Amino acid sequence: MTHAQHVSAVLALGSNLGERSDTLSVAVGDLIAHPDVRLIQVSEVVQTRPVGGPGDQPDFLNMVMEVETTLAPLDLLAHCQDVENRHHRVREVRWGPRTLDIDIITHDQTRLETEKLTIPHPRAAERAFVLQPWAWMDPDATLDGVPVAELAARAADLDGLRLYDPETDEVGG
Ligand SMILES: Nc1ncnc2c1ncn2[C@@H]1O[C@H](COP(=O)(O)OP(=O)(O)OP(=O)(O)O)[C@@H](O)[C@H]1O
Ligand SMILES: Nc1nc2c(c(=O)[nH]1)N=C(CO)CN2
Repeated sequence: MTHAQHVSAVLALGSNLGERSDTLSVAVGDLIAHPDVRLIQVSEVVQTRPVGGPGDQPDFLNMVMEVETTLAPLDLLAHCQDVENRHHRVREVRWGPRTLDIDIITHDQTRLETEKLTIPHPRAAERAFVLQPWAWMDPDATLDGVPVAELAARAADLDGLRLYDPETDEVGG
């Protein structure tokens, strides 16, 4: 029997409904409670204006995390959706806003394009709400060979992004 390979994966989390900060904290715990998922690092939390969707939905809190995992991409997706569902159940969401959204941004060098899963995430390269916390967490990170910090600087939604302080529930400067 061969041993499953440990690989690094980057996950992006977002919440714009309910106790956003607590939701993100609990979700990080839920994600790494899986025996085949280990935490490497978490980013700062940022507050961001909604990109797309209904114009009047609340601001998001976003963050990214790096994990080490032996899970194959589809198994990691199933785990992320499991964690999402636990949090979605808490509230009735009529439209748009999300208690919790978890995206797989990268999974090692995996390139995948299926109906259920595309890796790297097809919209990550243009989303400051993913790229900026990622670049702060891992200044050497690249996405498709381009420095993540450079992609973040170019992203249209960078303007609406602020560092978030969970202690005060306030947005820093
Ligand atoms: N890299 C990925 N990470 C997470 N889900 C993905 C990924 N690629 C494809 N998907 C699929 O996307 C679906 C999630 O769709 P959903 O409507 O939640 O998109 P969204 O999160 O609102 O928008 P976006 O995909 O732009 O972030 C999942 O059911 C999953 O099958
Ligand atoms: N600021 C922000 N905007 C979004 C986000 C998000 O997490 N943050 N997620 C979306 C769908 O995944 C769509 N728009």
